[in-house]
Amino acid sequence: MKNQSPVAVLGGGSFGTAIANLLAENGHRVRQWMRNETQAETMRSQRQNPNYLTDVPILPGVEPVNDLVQTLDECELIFVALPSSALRQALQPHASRLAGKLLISMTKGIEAQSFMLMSQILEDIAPDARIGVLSGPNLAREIADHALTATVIASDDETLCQHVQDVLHGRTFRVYASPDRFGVELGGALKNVYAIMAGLAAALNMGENTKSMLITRALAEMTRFAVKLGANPMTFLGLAGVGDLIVTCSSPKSRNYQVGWALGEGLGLDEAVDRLGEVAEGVNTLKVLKAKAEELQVYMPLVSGLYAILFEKYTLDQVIEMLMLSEPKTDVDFISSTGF
Ligand SMILES: NC(=O)C1=CN([C@@H]2O[C@H](COP(=O)(O)OP(=O)(O)OC[C@H]3O[C@@H](n4cnc5c(N)ncnc54)[C@H](OP(=O)(O)O)[C@@H]3O)[C@@H](O)[C@H]2O)C=CC1
Ligand SMILES: O=C(CO)COP(=O)(O)O
Repeated sequence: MKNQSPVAVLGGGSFGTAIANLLAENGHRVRQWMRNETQAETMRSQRQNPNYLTDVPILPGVEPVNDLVQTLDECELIFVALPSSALRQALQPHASRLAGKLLISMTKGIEAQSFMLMSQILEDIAPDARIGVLSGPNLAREIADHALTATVIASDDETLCQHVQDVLHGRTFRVYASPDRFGVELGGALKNVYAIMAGLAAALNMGENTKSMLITRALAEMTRFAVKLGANPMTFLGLAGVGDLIVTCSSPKSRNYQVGWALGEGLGLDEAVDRLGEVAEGVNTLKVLKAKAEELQVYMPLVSGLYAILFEKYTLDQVIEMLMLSEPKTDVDFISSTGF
């Protein structure tokens, strides 16, 4: 099924670029909106993004644009790939143009003061829009390289889910549907924090047992937190939970993992983020998650440990000792405590 109107992708970064190309490959006309006029002009003339995924040819079906008002007016289906720090500020001024549109958040972050997820912000800005979340183990670099990939479109609006499946499904990209928008979105945001830890452990050559322990206990911690917020723990066993956790905690292509790796090499947090030069949502998520876990009294030792290293001047050795010598616990407690 082809869209009559073009499809919008908001964001000129790596993920926006990968998804815009994917849509164009499936035969859709795409308006990829970015704030930087020179970047859009370069992309139109040279068919390459000068700043992100620079070696990926931009397909003819993608039109890089700067005019957000025109883009929102022209397109019914709008994918949002802006950093979490920018989403509200970019879209709030255009709230009246979003009524009735299909808004699909692909942003994996949490708003600092409100603890709102990005689709909740979209809902706040545009209560009359139809909202979904696309999330899963989806490294932009690999999508652009046509690695076989799966993702989840989550919404209680079944027609929206089917529509997104129609436009994105292809030979290398498979889209599963879920009614659990909150759980899917929370999984995508939380895993970034643990990817920083995994990168740090990898840089220090801590070994495969450690990596496996970290990923599995991260899943326990994320799920415990999610259950406290009323989410369905089963969602965390799917692509947007354990799937995304595995890919970001295992791959040097993940920017959050790269921040952790740089910390392991001895860089400070600011230097690590500066060296990356792209969005690593896990740094902000760590701050808001630590505060929320304390408020809700959820036991999140990995989050507390990373926070202690990054913001409270604890050494890694001190944190490892606290984690390893803390009182013994029960495995899979996060599932058994919910009665499954
Ligand atoms: N990359 C990936 O593999 C994946 C990313 N995501 C999520 O997608 C979101 C975007 O990430 P990604 O594309 O990778 O990030 P990048 O760092 O690659 O790009 C960020 C983009 O956002 C733009 N931007 C920053 N601030 C603003 C603003 N105030 N208004 C408009 N545009 C702005 C940047 O523009 P400029 O260049 O002008 O600064 C740039 O085009 C993140 O939440 C991320 O977690 C989700 C799945 C996979
Ligand atoms: O969310 C991602 C993969 O699913 C991308 O992770 P990074 O932002 O760490 O690159």
